[in-house]
Amino acid sequence: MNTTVKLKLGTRRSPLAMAQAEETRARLCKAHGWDESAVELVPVIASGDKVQDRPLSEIGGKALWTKELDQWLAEGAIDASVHSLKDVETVRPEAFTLAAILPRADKRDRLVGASSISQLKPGAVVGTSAPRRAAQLLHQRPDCSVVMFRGNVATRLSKLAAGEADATFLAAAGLERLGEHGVGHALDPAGWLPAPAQGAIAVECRANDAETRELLAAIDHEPSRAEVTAERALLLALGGNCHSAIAVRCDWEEGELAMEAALYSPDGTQMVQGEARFTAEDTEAPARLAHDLLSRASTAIRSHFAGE
Ligand SMILES: NCc1[nH]cc(CCC(=O)O)c1CC(=O)O
Repeated sequence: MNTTVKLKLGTRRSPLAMAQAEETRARLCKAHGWDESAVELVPVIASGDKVQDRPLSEIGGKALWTKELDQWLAEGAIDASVHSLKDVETVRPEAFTLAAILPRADKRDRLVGASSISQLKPGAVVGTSAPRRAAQLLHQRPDCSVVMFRGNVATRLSKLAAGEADATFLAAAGLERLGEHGVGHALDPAGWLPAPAQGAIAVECRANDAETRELLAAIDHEPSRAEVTAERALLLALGGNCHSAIAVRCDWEEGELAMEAALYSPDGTQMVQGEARFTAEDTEAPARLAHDLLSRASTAIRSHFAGE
């Protein structure tokens, strides 16, 4: 048996993060013909997991998911970190590189507690802590109200079961990876676009670690990388903050990228949307769409973005 550790892979400890790290390990071992023991999973408790009672936007934003893993990676205690790319800040330390984007899972949100947004009962209370989901809900259903739901997938489902809300949203990708196949109803992207990079797993390593970069390149999936690169370029050009409600979906269609995006005021009363088709080489296209959206957005929307 091969017992030499070839790669130390850092991950958050939540069940979803561990499932994503296991998937990464399986893909690496398959690509390189390794025994499972060649990849060591190193679970780290992230700041974002310690505080559960306040929205992420109030306690420091997305950096709280990566802070500890970033330290371990910078110090060489791990060779690479596995992240849900939607939780990773758009601008990363220059010393790191996103060396692999795994084949992307279902990008959609699922609604749990009702079969569709229109089927929510009048005045329904919906649990979420995501500004995007809150704004999208209030846009379509101003009669509903939002209560804060944080914590991992199981925590949110148990809050729902305990009656703290009538319904909640969860990413289809997360539910699938946890084996929760029958939970909730997928929301049609025609009326409900997901978060930038939703459903994508990214593996990051030190930019100067050529050996690890090469090992990770073997599990990189080009269409998924093209999609999330475009979605994150849109996010960067918009200059959103933790309170910005940004929804975007980019689909790789035979070498072309089809992008749809929408921006909302936090209370959902206002929305601006647009779409674009471009090739992956046209790296400026997402910024053009961002500027088009901002030019058409109301002041209430624009005040939450810096990308003018
Ligand atoms: N913000 C938490 C988070 N980060 C990634 C996922 C799910 C997996 C993914 O979207 O890649 C989730 C849970 C959720 O939004 O329901």
